[in-house]
Amino acid sequence: MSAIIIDGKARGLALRTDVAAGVADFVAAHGRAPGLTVVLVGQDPASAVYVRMKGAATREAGMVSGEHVLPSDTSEAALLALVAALNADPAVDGILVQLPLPRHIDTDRVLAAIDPAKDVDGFHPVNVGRLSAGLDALVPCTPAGCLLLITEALGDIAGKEALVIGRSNIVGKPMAALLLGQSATVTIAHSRTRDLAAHVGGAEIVVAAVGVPGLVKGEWIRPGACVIDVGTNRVTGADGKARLVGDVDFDSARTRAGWITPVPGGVGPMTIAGLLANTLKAARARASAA
Ligand SMILES: Nc1nc2c(c(=O)[nH]1)N[C@@H](CN(C=O)c1ccc(C(=O)N[C@@H](CCC(=O)O)C(=O)O)cc1)CN2
Repeated sequence: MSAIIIDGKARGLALRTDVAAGVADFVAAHGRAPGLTVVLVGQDPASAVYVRMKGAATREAGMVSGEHVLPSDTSEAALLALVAALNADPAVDGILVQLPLPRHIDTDRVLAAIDPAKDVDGFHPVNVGRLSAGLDALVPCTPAGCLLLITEALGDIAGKEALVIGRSNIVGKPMAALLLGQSATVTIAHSRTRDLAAHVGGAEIVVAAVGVPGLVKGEWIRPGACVIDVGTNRVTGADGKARLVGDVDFDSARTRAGWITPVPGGVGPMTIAGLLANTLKAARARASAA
């Protein structure tokens, strides 16, 4: 079997086009564009790239992009003061604090300080709780994008065996909640899971989000499974060149899977498209609450 390669770049672009159309309607109705402000603390090179990509995509969708780049020794109090100012700014519909934050800052405290109505990352405890209770919520962008790719590939996933590898707050836990919301039978595997290969072998849907290059081997995969690779690991190849690889051994996995996402060009572009969709959703909700 040779898997269908899911084109996240094309799907992400289509979603961004839909968002841009929604933004144009929003501007016509409310006389202003939705605004997304991104906060970056420090100089992590990958984070700086993601923040630049988010700003460009925001502007391209017709929204107002704000950016605060703070030095790595910024105090937690200063960051909390900035978040409070953004919470109070009526032109800001979405606030995103780029992760990871420097170690001296308590990430949970900062995320909990964001107004849940502007929490376009979906990381605030209110949105986390609403998602796990099956209520309408701002949902974390990466797992929301994964769910779109999965349901577009498979259709109805009720009753399907789904395995999420990784239990992070950004991907693993919300991914499991979203799959459960679609009535899949969900297992979460993590670093203490025994016999990961056996769990992968039983799964019709595999979402790998652990940050271990090539962890999931092709021979583990159930023939025909839908394999979603969230890993974005920078490794140096035998040629000395750096490249991006996923958590799934793509070359062996594609010979057994029914569908598979590549890295790059799979889940990554869905993250940014999902962020724009969440910003429009937040703007609409705030406008109708005003
Ligand atoms: N506040 C947040 N911080 C982080 C999040 C997040 O959702 N919210 N996720 C990740 C990083 N991330 C967005 O911030 C992100 C990762 C990857 C991509 C992407 O498009 N990747 C491309 C490759 C790009 C490259 O060459 O580096 C791909 O996979 O095709 C976008 C966003 C951690 N932090």
